[in-house]
This record gives sequence, C-alpha cells and structure tokens, in this order.
Amino acid sequence: MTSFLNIRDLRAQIEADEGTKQILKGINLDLPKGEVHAIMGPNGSGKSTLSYVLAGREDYEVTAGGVDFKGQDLLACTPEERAALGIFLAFQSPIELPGVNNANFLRTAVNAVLKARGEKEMDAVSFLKLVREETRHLTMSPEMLKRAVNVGFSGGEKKRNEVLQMRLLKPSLAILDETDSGLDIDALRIVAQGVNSLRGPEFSALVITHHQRLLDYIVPDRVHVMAQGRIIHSGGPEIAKQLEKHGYKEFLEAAG
Ligand SMILES: Nc1ncnc2c1ncn2[C@@H]1O[C@H](COP(=O)(O)OP(=O)(O)OP(=O)(O)O)[C@@H](O)[C@H]1O
Repeated sequence: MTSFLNIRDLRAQIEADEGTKQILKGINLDLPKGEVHAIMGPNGSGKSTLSYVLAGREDYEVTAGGVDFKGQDLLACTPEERAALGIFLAFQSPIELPGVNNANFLRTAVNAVLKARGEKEMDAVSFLKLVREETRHLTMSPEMLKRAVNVGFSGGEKKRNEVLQMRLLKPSLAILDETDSGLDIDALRIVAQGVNSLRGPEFSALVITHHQRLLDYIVPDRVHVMAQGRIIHSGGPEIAKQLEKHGYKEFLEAAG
C-alpha cells in the first residue's frame, strides 16, 4: 500500500551568519490517512524548521532524505502543486497582505485549488454565501472579510481567518505549526475545533505544537517527541500528559 505522508531520513541545513547549521538530522515519520499526529519538543529542536521544509521555504537546504505524499515526491513540488495535492500549511505568524481584500483572497485561493483539482470554480455570489456561513460558524465578524488580509488582525483574529481558510479549502492534509503563546483559550479552541471538524477518514493532520495545552482539545492519534533535529520517541496521546507532568528529561535521557 502507498503510504500517505512518509518522511524518511530528512536532513536539512541553513546558511546562518555563524556558518552552515544542520538543523534536521534524520527525521523519520509516517502519517497514515485519516490520522492526526502531534510533534512536540523542546525549544530549538527543529519543529518549525520541519514545517518550513514541508512548505518548501527556499532558505532551508535539504541535504538528504525525502518526503512522499500520496506517492509523489513532495519536495520536488511547487507550493501551488502542494496545495493542489490537498496540503494546507498554517504558520505561527500568518502573512499580512496590505491592499488585498480578504474575501477576494479567500475566493482566489479556493478557486485555484478547485481548478487544479479539475473541479468547478465558485462564482462570487455562491462563494460569499458559503464564506458568510463559515464566519458565523467561527464566531468571526463578517467585517473581517472586507479588510485587507490579516492587516491589523489580532492574534486570535488571524487564527480564525486561517481556520476559515482551512475549512474552505478542505485539505486532505493540514500541517499546522502552532504556538499557543499569545492565543487566548477561545482562539486555541477555534484552532482545535477547526481541525476536529474536518477529522475523518479523508483528513490527516500534523500538528506541530510548542505547548501541551492545544492537545487537550485536539487529541492526537500519535505524539512524536522531537529533540536536536530527530524524532526521539513516538507513542499515544498519553505522552503529551507525561510531558506536561515531567517535562522532556526522561525522553532526552533515554535517547542518550
Ligand atoms: N535562519 C536561521 N538562522 C540561524 N539559525 C536558525 C535559523 N532557523 C533556525 N535556526 C536554528 O535552528 C534550531 C531549530 O529552530 P526551530 O525554530 O526549527 O526550532 P523549534 O523546535 O521550532 O523551536 P521553538 O520551540 O523554540 O519554536 C534553533 O537552534 C534555531 O536557532
């Protein structure tokens, strides 16, 4: 059987001021279809770097290993091709686009994906109807649709906008790099509900999180612990509870 998302021996580095810095040192991870996995790890372990590499950010150089998604070489795909394959990527700080109307931006994004999948694009009227329903669902003011993308949005509003985008795009794989610092409990719940509402046999997610709290709301099928550029331990959702109580020490010691 072809695996869904398979990351094997992934190594990546960056050219930093102090010289070449190897950050990912052989990541192995298998995410089956329909599952939600979380990646946790101490500061500086490479979690965000992994999400940037999966997104195709050019400043990170992949030096070995590979990533297969639905049988395709993901690292060889452009960001547009990744979206067309059904991948949605969300980052800690969503990008601001001054002068770009949010509703138009969302419709362009949705239609680009529909077109790439060979499906019918949405006209302005039916899109507006859909997006208004979704904003109500997310307790988001419809005013946000008229504003420039993320410009002057609060942290929580940016998160809601991102979840709105995810629900409209209906990805088969969502990769979320989440910091919950600065997000209030409602914003955290919105992110969690956004993921949970899409959960099902056709949806998988990789939730990279820097804190355990988010996993009270998104209960993952598996948790991977990352340290110093490697996955050092994998297990069930109980790992998140263990980490909350005892920290990373025992996992780090066991990994040597
Ligand atoms: N552009 C860069 N220049 C120099 N070093 C970098 C760069 N990007 C990442 N690093 C280093 O790579 C390591 C991993 O960083 P990364 O942000 O991926 O970790 P993280 O696990 O997401 O950390 P945190 O939990 O603190 O957000 C860190 O030591 C970081 O300083």
